[in-house]
This record gives sequence, structure tokens and C-alpha cells, in this order.
Amino acid sequence: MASLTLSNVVKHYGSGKQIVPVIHGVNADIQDGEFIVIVGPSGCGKSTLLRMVAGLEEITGGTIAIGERVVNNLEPAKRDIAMVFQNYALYPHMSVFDNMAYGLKIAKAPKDEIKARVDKAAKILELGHLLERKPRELSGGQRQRVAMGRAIVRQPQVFLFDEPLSNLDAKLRAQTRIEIQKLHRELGITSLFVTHDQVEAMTLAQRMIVMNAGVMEQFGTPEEVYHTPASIFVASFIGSPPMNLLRHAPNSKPGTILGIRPEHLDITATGWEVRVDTVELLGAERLVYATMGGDSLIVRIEEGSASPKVGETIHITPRENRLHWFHAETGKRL
Ligand SMILES: Nc1ncnc2c1ncn2[C@@H]1O[C@H](COP(=O)(O)OP(=O)(O)OP(=O)(O)O)[C@@H](O)[C@H]1O
Repeated sequence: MASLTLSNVVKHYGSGKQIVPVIHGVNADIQDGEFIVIVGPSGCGKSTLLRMVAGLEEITGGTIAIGERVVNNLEPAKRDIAMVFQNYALYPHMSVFDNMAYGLKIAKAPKDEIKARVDKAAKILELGHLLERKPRELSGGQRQRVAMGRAIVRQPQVFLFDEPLSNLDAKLRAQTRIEIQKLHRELGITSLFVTHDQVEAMTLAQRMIVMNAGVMEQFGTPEEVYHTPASIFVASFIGSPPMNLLRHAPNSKPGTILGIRPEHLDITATGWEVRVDTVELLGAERLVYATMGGDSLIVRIEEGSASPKVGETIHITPRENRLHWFHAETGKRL
């Protein structure tokens, strides 16, 4: 196991006039044994960052260190990492056991050690009864577990996950998420996990890196990112429904944007006057879509409380200690 340090990491694709900058100087000190999620919208550079750690992409600038070792110029096989991909790429003609053992066989590990490591990984992943099967005889979730097993048996210093759950259906995703957490608790291996799904990020991360267009917008615990978003981008990307961002709130100063989460607005007898546009019932809660001056906003209310009617004017009050102020130009938290 090892720490992982990214210092001013930069990536450009292409050369000459065709340079495409995609990562603009990322700094992150990741502790030994931490589970870190990199999250952001499509094209923000998550996979590129992960692939640079893996050694599958050249690093244009800055340094990446695993433990004390700067790995910039080290080939992937020498970095002591294991990667789990979205398309798990198992060998179709090999059994589950042989798929998991493959890397160790290539590395010429002794037979009894290979068996011991595969058996241990299979036990953790509950694959023990499937070791003789071929990949085509497995479900999608089981195949993904074999792919993880293949990574575990190598006992790497760092695990890299590139959207490993995105081919699974919603139920299996949730289940596999729990398995990954369990795996991390048992093995304690430093992990970097890439996803574009903010719910996945919030539930898996000990700390998360929120990326936007090649820039690290925030690096913090899920609580920090949710409760004190560093920018308008983070505020609107994390949380569903997203934070309300108001340019014309009654008490706002010019040049600022007021952020308030839908669950931190209460319907009250007096307060801000808003017009109800739509009401959505979502099982245990209702979302009230409303307009106030030039702003649209969402109020989240519990299912039991009286629902306002479409077209009606109601009053709402924000919870004082839940207000977030942002600079209108830079988008940064004030
Ligand atoms: N070989 C390449 N040459 C030029 N640009 C590239 C190359 N590979 C990736 N890019 C660009 O780099 C940016 C980051 O890509 P990357 O795959 O890291 O994003 P991502 O956040 O992982 O996205 P997704 O969630 O869609 O996989 C994108 O704008 C992409 O178009």
C-alpha cells in the first residue's frame, strides 16, 4: 500500500498548433489506504487523469508519485497498480480461476501461491462456487467481480477503477458499490475510482475530486463538497435536484449569486413570494417548481405536508445558516 501524490499534473494532447490542453494542473495528496473518487461530467478529463496514474498516457507536466517513487517515466507494469475497466475484458476461453490467475502466472508466481491468492480473492468476492465457469456462463455483475478479482490477486499498491459499474443495471450497481466498499475495508488498498455519477461518488468516496473542464474544482469529503461547495459548478453538479442559484434574491448584493438547496427552503406564512409552476410527487417527497422574479427554483417538501397548487402564489423562507454566496463572474464561493 502507498500514498499517491499528484503535483501540478498537466496534460496536453497533440503537438505544434494542434495542442489540446485537457488537464490544467491538478494537485492532490492522497493518503495511504484512502478511497478517492474522481467525478465530473463527460469530457472533463477524469479518465485521462486516471490513465496518467496508470502509465497509459504520458504526463505533459508535473509529477505523479506512488509512495516516495516518482513514476512519470515508469512503464505501467512497473508501477505496482491494478486497473478495473468498464468493459471488463475477460478471456472468454479461460475459466474464472484462470482469468484471475493469469497475471500471476505471467509473473511466474509459484502454483500454490497462485491458488492461495485466487481462493482468497474468490472468497472475498463470493466467487468460490464459480471458479470453473467460463465468462459467458456468468451474469454481468459476476463478470465485473471476476475483473475485480483479477486486480485483487496482484495485491497492488494502488487500485484504479475506470467507471467499472456503468454497464450494470441500477440494482446491480448499488449492490456492487456495497461490495467495493467491503473490499476496501478488508484490503485497505489506496484506490482511485472514476465516475460521472455524483450519487456513486457521494456514496463511495472518503474524499472526492470534482473535475470540470480539466480543472480540479474541489477536493474534499462528500460532506464538505455537499455542504460547502467551492464553486457554482460544484454546487450545481453535486446534489439531486441541484442547488437553486438565484441572481435576483430579495436580500442579495449586486454581483453575487445566492445558492440554497431545495431541502433548505420552507413554505411559510410570510417570506419570499413565489409562483408555483409544477409539483412533482417522488414517493417520499414532493418537488415544487416555482418562479420568483427572474429566477426559477425548486422547493423540496415532505410527502405528508399539504401540497401547493399549480398557479398559486406561496411564501417560502430559506434557512438562514444554509445560504451559499458565490461571485457571479468567477463562480467561486465567497
Ligand atoms: N487522444 C486525444 N487527443 C485529443 N484529445 C483527446 C484525446 N483523448 C481525449 N481527448 C480529450 O480530452 C478530454 C478529456 O477526456 P477524458 O476521456 O479524460 O474525459 P472523461 O472525463 O473521462 O470523459 P467520459 O466521462 O466521457 O469518459 C476530452 O475533451 C477529450 O475529447
